[in-house]
Amino acid sequence: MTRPLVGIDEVDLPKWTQVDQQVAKAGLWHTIRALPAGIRIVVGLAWRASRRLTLLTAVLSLAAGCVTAFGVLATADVLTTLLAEGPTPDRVVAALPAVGWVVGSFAFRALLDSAGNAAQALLRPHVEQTAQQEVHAAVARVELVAFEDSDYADLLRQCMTMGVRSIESSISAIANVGGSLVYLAASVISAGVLHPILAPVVMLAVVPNLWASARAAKLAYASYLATIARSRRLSVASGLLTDRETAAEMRASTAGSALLAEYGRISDALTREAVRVALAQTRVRLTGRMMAGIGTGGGYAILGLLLYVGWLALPLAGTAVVAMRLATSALTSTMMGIKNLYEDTLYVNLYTRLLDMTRSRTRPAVPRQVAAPELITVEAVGFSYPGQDEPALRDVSLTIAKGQVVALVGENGSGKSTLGKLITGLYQPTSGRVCWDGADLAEIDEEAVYQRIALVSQDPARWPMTAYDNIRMGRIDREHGLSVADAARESGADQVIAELPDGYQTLLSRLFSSGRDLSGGQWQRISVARGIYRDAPVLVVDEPTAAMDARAEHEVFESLRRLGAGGRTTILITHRLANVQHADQIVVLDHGRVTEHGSHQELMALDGTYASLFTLQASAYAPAEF
Ligand SMILES: Nc1ncnc2c1ncn2[C@@H]1O[C@H](COP(=O)(O)OP(=O)(O)OP(=O)(O)O)[C@@H](O)[C@H]1O
Repeated sequence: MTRPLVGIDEVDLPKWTQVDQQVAKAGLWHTIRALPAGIRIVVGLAWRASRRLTLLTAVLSLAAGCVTAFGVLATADVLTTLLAEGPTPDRVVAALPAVGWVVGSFAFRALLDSAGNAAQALLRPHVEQTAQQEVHAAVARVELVAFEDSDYADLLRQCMTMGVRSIESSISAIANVGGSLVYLAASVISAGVLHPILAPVVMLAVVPNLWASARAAKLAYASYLATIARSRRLSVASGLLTDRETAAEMRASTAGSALLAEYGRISDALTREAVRVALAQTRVRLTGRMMAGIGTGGGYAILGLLLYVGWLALPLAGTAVVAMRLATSALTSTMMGIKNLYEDTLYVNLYTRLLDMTRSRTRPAVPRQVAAPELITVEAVGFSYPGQDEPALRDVSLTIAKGQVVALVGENGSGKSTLGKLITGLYQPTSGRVCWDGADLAEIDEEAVYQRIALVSQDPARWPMTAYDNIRMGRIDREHGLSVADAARESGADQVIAELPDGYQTLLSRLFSSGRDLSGGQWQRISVARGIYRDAPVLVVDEPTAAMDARAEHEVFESLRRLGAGGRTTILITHRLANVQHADQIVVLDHGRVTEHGSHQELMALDGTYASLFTLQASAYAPAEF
């Protein structure tokens, strides 16, 4: 087997699918028992979305069911009257009122159906909107580290597509099942009235179809679960072939045909799986149909037997046949409704699972607030990313006083960015604690901590908004104080903005026709301006100048120094060691551990990693000897 080019062929399925795999294997009875829970979720959502429309949909579908049921009973009445003994004209006349009821019920049913469909059509978008809003509201509060967990990220993706879509479509399924059950009750009763044994006999023709439909749905769901990893690879490969970010490199590296071949391999495998499932479903449905055919034959045989032994009068046999057919059709539509509902609830569960997982990963609100810290202490902190055996940080201890500039340096992957996120409460340590003025951040309201931090990250958010709003996003609710223009001037972003066609009002996104993009260094300047605009007492700047030209870098560090002088605590993460010489503390990290710690002079005197890296960088600027 060839090694995959994009992603990996994951053997382990995401953890969240494990419950579903059991569901996919469960029997028919388990399937039916699981339905009320799914219905409760969807009806609850519909109720929250619009009580009026939910009630209207329920009333209309039940009314449609009742009217159909009435039509069924009236039909049986017509037949009974027509097949009774006596002169034919008399029977026809006697049956006329019932015929009128039958016709009337059909017309009324059509009206109710249309009204019910309209109510559902109005309700569905509201339900979809409510489900999406609830998911977005929950996910917006989930702890940051959850996004580093591929299981969680995957469940989120699946929920936003399959989950929400199924919630919407299950509205119709529930309404249909509700109406069909009333119709079914009337049909079975009308058959049962003729002879009690006819009611269960009707089931013979339908249960095999229900079994087959549920089994086919489960086959599809099991296949969906089994191919999640591969489908993800397919969409990633498709993104690589079609995304703007990779377009230039793909052409320049002439890797397009290799990626295309990889896309073909993955989609071939998925197509093979889809064909396999389709064939298996066809086999199952065929078995169901055959058994249902045998069941129908059996039903008629029983009817014949009833006639033969004289338990059913011959004139009633015709009515019985029609009643059985009606009951069979009612059962079939109920079963189809249940099957659709079952199919939908399998995916609706993604929504509840995501909300449960999100809640379990959301810190409960705590009343304890915090002010701008005078002292930050990092006490024997360890941290591991979800699913990673190797810790990113081990036993890190630090003390940072207000207004200090602390530089975190070290090689790639040594843990600098991770430590920056722990100091600011964005991540919670796996062991040890981070305290602000003695208070453990884990016990402080996270919103209160976030209010006091600013993060200028190495890969800043590129908000698809105007340049003005890109800076204003630093503290969008600010009404007084530092202006956007001040922050832009302070960071040098004003020079970038001056060159934009509409200045501050230029839309910075190529996703919209009038928008335009910036270079990496220009985005970083906007990001620094945003950090300055935020005006927070604790500032983390993570490689803020990596993509900047020398002049821009110099200006940014100058402005950061001015900011630091204003009593701001600054955590500076950079590989440009020339910029950390004046830091109050320099912390050297290596494989997640602090290996050196002190001022520039102390570390140079130590003659360790820092001194050798500093000398190496300085020597690059020394005049070369030829
Ligand atoms: N989302 C993640 N999931 C798993 N491991 C991660 C994740 N992010 C970082 N790591 C790992 O954690 C360790 C520390 O990463 P971190 O980003 O903190 O390093 P860094 O010193 O900031 O690196 P750089 O200088 O390249 O920015 C690395 O071994 C990295 O591979």
